[in-house]
Amino acid sequence: MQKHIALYISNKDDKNQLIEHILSKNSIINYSKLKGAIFSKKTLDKFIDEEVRHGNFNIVTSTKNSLLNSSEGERKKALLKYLILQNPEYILVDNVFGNLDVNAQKNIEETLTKLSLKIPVIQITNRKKDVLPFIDRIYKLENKTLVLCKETETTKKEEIKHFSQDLPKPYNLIKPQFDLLVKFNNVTIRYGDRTIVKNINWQIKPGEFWQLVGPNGSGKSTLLSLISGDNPKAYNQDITLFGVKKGSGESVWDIKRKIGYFSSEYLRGFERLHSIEKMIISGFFDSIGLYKIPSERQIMLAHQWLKVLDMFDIKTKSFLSLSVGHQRLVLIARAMVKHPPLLILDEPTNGLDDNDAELFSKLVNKIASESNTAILYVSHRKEESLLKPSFIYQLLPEPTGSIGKSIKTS
Ligand SMILES: Nc1ncnc2c1ncn2[C@@H]1O[C@H](COP(=O)(O)OP(=O)(O)OP(=O)(O)O)[C@@H](O)[C@H]1O
Repeated sequence: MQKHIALYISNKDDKNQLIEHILSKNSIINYSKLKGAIFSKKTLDKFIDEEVRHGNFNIVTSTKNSLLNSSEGERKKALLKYLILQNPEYILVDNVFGNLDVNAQKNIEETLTKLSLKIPVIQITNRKKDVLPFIDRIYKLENKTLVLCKETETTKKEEIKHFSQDLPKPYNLIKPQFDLLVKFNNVTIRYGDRTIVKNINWQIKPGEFWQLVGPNGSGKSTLLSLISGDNPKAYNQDITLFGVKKGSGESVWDIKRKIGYFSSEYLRGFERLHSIEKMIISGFFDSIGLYKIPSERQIMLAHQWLKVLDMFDIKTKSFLSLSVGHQRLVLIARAMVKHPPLLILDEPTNGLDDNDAELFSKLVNKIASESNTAILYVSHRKEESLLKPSFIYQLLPEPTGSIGKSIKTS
């Protein structure tokens, strides 16, 4: 009987190095002679790159779409199917459930359970509730070596700090000229002959806390792109953002300035070695680096945010030296320094370990309760106990396009 193992890692561990190590000759697993498959974000990115650079469309999704034009969930499902068809002798799966809706999570769990009867499965995860049911042993990294975890160890929790300082006051208290931040009136979006969302009516008011939910491919990212100004399809629709009707000659930059945007994919843009302090200050200038001289008041506000995050004493440290979880806290502060009317968080806890997801959620809840910034977040994760939105906008897929429904939670 083969052994299936899980590697429970934290955001402080170097995942790429870990994968290299476990697939090497010296690893406890020693599969170096077997033909393996790796189900990971990196593999998916390689296939997307192949499509873009060389026109190789090896993987087709359930909607017969290219990977590039597919939703995250559709991509992951298609990749797993493709890898299994290659008849691997073992499979390594990383962050299996990230970006997947509840049904897709169930399907993938069933597929992997079936597969585990034939070949060994190695799982890498940083969420304890994601450990697959057939896993025989759980290992963790200690001083760069894998050690067996006792049953209770994965449930050990770090003390989560509280953000005790008050949030800084807004930089420029611009009196809003609008009662609604977002107004969708019968919005319908089509790609080719497919209708993605149909007759969407949705309004977001200042200070509200929203979660956008819906199964994979239901159109969540599409709706976000209509708000954040990136989707040209917004121009044929009845959409009003911050009191200005789309297509009435408004400037995209003017809209972007009113939105703080955070996505778990966003970290890719920040490869240069900036200090934590500079990263936060750069939020005033909508630039990734810091190329302008900040005013004293801007520096003071950035310092107040550093104190809220409890990072003031390490402000000169490189941003990249922080753990992924702490980098995300800094990026939220960066998105918030200007106190934008709207903060958008796209899959914000994807890839975070248990402790960091809790820490991150505490900061977001604090922003929701202490500022007049409205928050809109998209997440498949059941972080209900962690994040506390007051409204949910639910997309319900129908053969003729997803319809939407607003739900008040409290
Ligand atoms: N540029 C495009 N061309 C064709 N189809 C597209 C394009 N962009 C998105 N789609 C399709 O629109 C549908 C909705 O995609 P979207 O990314 O908005 O879904 P989502 O709800 O965010 O999904 P997920 O939870 O999986 O990320 C998907 O079926 C996707 O394949």
